[in-house]
Amino acid sequence: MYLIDTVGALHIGMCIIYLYFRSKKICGSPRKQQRQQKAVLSCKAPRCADQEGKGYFSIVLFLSFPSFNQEKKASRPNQKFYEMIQEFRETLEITPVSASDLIEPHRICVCVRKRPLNKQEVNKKEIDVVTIPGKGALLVHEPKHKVDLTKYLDNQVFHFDYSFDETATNELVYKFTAKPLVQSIFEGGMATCFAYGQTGSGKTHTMGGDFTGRQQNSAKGIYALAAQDVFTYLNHRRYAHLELSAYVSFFEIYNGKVYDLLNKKAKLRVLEDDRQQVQVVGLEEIYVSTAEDVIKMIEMGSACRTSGQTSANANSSRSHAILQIVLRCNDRASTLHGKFSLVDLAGNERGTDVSSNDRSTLVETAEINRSLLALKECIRSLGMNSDHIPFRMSTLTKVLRDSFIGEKSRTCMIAMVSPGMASCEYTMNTLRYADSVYDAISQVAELEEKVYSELKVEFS
Ligand SMILES: Nc1ncnc2c1ncn2[C@@H]1O[C@H](COP(=O)(O)OP(=O)(O)OP(=O)(O)O)[C@@H](O)[C@H]1O
Repeated sequence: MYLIDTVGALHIGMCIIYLYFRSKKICGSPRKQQRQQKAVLSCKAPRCADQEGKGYFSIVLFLSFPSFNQEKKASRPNQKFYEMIQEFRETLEITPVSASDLIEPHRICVCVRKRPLNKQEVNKKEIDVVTIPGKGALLVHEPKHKVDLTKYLDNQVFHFDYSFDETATNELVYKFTAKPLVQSIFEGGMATCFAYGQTGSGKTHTMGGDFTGRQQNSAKGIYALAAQDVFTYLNHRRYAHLELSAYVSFFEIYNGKVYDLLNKKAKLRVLEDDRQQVQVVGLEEIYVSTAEDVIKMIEMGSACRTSGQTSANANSSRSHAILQIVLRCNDRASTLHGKFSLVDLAGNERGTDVSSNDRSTLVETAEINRSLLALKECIRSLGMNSDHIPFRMSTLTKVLRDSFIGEKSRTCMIAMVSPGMASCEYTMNTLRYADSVYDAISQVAELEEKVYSELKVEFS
């Protein structure tokens, strides 16, 4: 080590002497020479040194000063945490969800999807703090410091019905989440699929389709994949005799107000009649006969959501977007047969951000908070077979009232997480939210299973 450092020091010395003579020849003034020498000492290439000089300087350093080289390699911020996580991962057996895995039927399914680190995060050498070892497990390696500043990882474990890692495609996620729900709307049920998570965690990517730059491929999102299956079932002989037709509506809820994305963002009212039926008055419901028709509606609505002029569409992450595929009987009254609601929720960090003093931001924050809390409570009540579903708590749960009642209701929540260390706090918030829903449902399922097995023993 001493030998290496001595050789390195000799080379730096040579560089300084070399640059001194070169700069004397080129730059002239004593001030410039001083600046150059300072730059050399702080290991930066001198500004007015010529190209040849710069090249020589960096090559010499790169080739012959291994300790400097090592330091460069270790220049990742939080390198120590990175190494600790890597070491931890090496001890795990990782088997991601694969297309050949069994799909388990769930009345309420709670899943997590982790997106890959994006370009900016890779450039910043962000650390990936989320590990998905297997089917339902997920680990967050939360970087922490002890009082004496020693670094350690607080490894937190979560369990869900499925956990999808960064290699999972939209098709794979769809297969285990929304796809099993499509059939239920043909059986006369209501199905709902929610994408929940922090801004930028991949909700729109999952629901609306992959992005190539700014262009979204709407055919590759859960919206379109569900639509394709709806038409497959419509033409299937098992359901053809029902004589059903499909319709689409697409709307947005911002600050508790409903805006129609298929009708130039017309502001709509939500009313409840004597029979507690909730109606979004005037909502466009467009007849569709192919999956391509639905994709056109998705593109039209998404463009309206992001490119309009009002404050409501200036920030899509502050609003909930709801695409509904409705099945109606071809009778004269067009009776409702089943409905699939696919929801791209507002970024959940908006609900926790109370740092702003701006009134409109605070109102917005309160509304998002209220709706996400109401949603959690409604899903939990549904999971616990409770008689009371608190759907009146927010506009979001009011318009989705159908989804929370009836034996045939099926729900799926996909919690999206960003993998970077900078998002760790938001990731933990997302996971705690999903966990509290999952926990309540699992307890009821366990209880039901226990009662069922006791009954079986009694009557056998
Ligand atoms: N699984 C994934 N694979 C590859 N890229 C992804 C994935 N998930 C998200 N991305 C990319 O990350 C970026 C942010 O994703 P997206 O817009 O879907 O986030 P979001 O949660 O909907 O954010 P917002 O709440 O602001 O609308 C997009 O460029 C998207 O293409």
